[in-house]
Parts: sequence; C-alpha cells; structure tokens
Amino acid sequence: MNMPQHILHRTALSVNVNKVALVRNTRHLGIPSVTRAAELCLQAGAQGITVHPRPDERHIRRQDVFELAALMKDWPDREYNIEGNPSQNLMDFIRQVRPHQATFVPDSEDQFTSDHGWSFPQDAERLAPLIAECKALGVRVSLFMDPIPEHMAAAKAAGADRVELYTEPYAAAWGTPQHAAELQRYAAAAQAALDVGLGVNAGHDLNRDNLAAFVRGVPGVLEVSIGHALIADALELGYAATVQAYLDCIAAGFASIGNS
Ligand SMILES: CC(=O)[C@@H](O)[C@H](O)COP(=O)(O)O
Ligand SMILES: NCC(=O)COP(=O)(O)O
Repeated sequence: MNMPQHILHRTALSVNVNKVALVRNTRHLGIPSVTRAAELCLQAGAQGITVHPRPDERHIRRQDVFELAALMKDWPDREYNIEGNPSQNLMDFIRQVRPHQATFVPDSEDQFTSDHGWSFPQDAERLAPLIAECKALGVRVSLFMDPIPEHMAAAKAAGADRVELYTEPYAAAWGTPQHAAELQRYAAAAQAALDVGLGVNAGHDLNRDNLAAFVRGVPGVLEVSIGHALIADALELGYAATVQAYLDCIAAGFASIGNS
C-alpha cells in the first residue's frame, strides 16, 4: 500500500496508569500495584506507559515515577511518557528520570482533571527554555493542545517535537450529530501540525468506542495515551484482554485509513 509518509507509523498505545494508583492510595496495602499493572500492559503489547504525577499526589506518587522508570529499563523498545506542568513538579522528574517523552500540560495544582491545552502565543516565551532543557537532556517534548490549527506553528517555533491533541471534545461528541464535524476539526489541527513538522499524539477520554474512528479520521497520529476508560475496562476484562482490545481498535482504524 503506497501510504503517505506521515501515516506509515502505526499509532502507538501508551497506557496511563494514574487510576491504578488512585485505587491503590485508598488503603495502605500497596495493591493494586502500579508497576504490576504497567508490566502486564507491556506484556500484552502496549508500546508505552504514561503517568501524570500531579503535585497533590492524588494518584501517581513520586515513588511510582521512579519505580516505573526502573521497570521501563527492562522494556528498551517501549516508551515512558511523563506528563505535568513544567512550572510545577514536572522538570524535577524529567531531570532525574529522563523519560523518552515529556508532555507539558497547563494544569493548575488543584485541577479536577486536564481540560485544556496551552495558549499560544502567550505561553510560548516561558515554555521555550523548558522545552530546550528537556531536548538537551534527550527527552522528546509534546505540548498538550486544543485542536486549533493556527496554534501549531507557534508550538513548533517554541521548540516542541510533538503536540498532544486534547480529545475530550471529540469524545463528548461521539454518538451525536456533531461527531463528524468534531472529527474534521481534529483532522485539520493534526494536518496543520504535520505541515509545520510536528508529530501528533492524542489523549483524554479516548475509549474502545471512539478510538478506531479517531485513528481512521485524523492523519498521522503517532501515539494515543489512554488511561481512565482503559483501566475501567481492565476492571472487567483484565489488563491483557483490555490492552489487546485497544490495540485491535487501533489496527481497525489504521487498516481502514483511506477507506473512509
Ligand atoms: C493530560 C491528560 O489528559 C491526562 O493524561 C491526564 O493525566 C488526566 O489526569 P487525571 O488522570 O488526573 O484525570
Ligand atoms: N494524555 C491523556 C492520558 O494520558 C490519559 O487520559 P485519559 O484516558 O485518562 O482521559
């Protein structure tokens, strides 16, 4: 199949294990194990593990970040992605752990969950040196972004390698008359990112229902990071079957690219 370069890469699945830590933190027993969850997901074929160590340690704690870093050394072909706000605690983790990827997210310390991307051009000046420091450490930088095509050039100019499209609005439109238009909005934002040389990641509220259509309809998605819905599914199906189900969704979306 003669596919354009930007869609030759199969979309990687990075499992966010925040919610395993959330349950673990409700007792002083150490179960469910965050590292065991990550190991089972990697054994099942997940291409990466994502954590978002928020300053209040509501779920992922500092120790988790380092224990997962140790685990990832046993999986050299998989990626470790650490998310956070670089003006809070993220840079300390990046300097000590040097994960494959840092995803900058503009969350406040008490935010319920991530619900918006960076603002350009306002944020560019303070992000650029932090991006440069990560890249000097050999860490790829992805910026959490709303699907706004006009912001992609500024994200590239700030030094980002990739953007992560914040996909909650897409997920919220799933199954409604607005779904097709919302998918097109993300496709346009992704194409604008590709046009300026940015890689495209995506995440937030992706699930088994909406994932294949996103992979099919949005060009060049290199990685999806999925946590909440995937861990909820794993409570029913187990980690291995759940990871396989999500990999199957990606494969179905990828196989039908160009058929839509
Ligand atoms: C940035 C993003 O959309 C998610 O990766 C984030 O990790 C969700 O955070 P909670 O798991 O704390 O809701
Ligand atoms: N960056 C998105 C992520 O890591 C997980 O988001 P969610 O699937 O928990 O909504």
